[in-house]
Amino acid sequence: MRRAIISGNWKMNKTPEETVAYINEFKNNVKDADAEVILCPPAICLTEAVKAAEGTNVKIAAQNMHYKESGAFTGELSPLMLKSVGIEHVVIGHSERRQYFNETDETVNLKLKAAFENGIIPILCVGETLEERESGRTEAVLEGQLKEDLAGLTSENVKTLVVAYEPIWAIGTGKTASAEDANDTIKFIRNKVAELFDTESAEAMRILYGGSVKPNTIKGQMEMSDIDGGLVGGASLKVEDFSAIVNY
Ligand SMILES: O=C[C@H](O)COP(=O)(O)O
Repeated sequence: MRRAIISGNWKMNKTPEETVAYINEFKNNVKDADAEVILCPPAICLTEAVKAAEGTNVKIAAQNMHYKESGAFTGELSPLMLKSVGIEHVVIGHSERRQYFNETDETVNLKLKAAFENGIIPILCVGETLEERESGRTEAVLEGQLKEDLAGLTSENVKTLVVAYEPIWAIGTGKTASAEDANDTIKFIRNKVAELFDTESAEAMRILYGGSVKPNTIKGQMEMSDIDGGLVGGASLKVEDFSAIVNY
């Protein structure tokens, strides 16, 4: 039985002060949640966030990291740096990073390997654009991403990996894939990973849905057989909304 994960990705929102105020209220609302609860604040808030969440069931994740341990990479953070402040999860390959910051399947693959080498659990984002969907290429696009992103990982890696299926056309648009459609695509992802690795690992891997998840959509999504949780953007910015999602 896979344990659900509800993760909030704040993207480029909230200061360290706002982060601490949020966590101080949020931690009490979600203390009895069945799901694993993860918050992904901006990098500058991570240290304060880890401190504010200490001793609670709220885990703090980074939104990105570099694949090298150190070096001349201005503006970047390394896996070692994240580890040193108590980070256990990192989002890798979010579509906004692929679209605006030249993230490629090759760099995603290097980052996944670096995360596992450093004992950080990656949350790998995959998904298709509207144009790819409308031209019937969703499965081909996902298959290509999975093959390249997961190349060289081990079955043990895959068991702990978290994948977030985020159709790009559903991110921040208020359009969600229907729960049934998202579930079918997530099943496709699981089957593909079983082909690339093995069934046992694919069955253990958690696959989340992301794209305009709201308090009124989460229940239907979580009733699906293969949706193991949500990666929530906009609706994770308000304590009340995200608490309702976590406590679906
Ligand atoms: O990482 C989160 C996703 O991009 C979803 O964002 P959204 O819930 O605002 O659509």
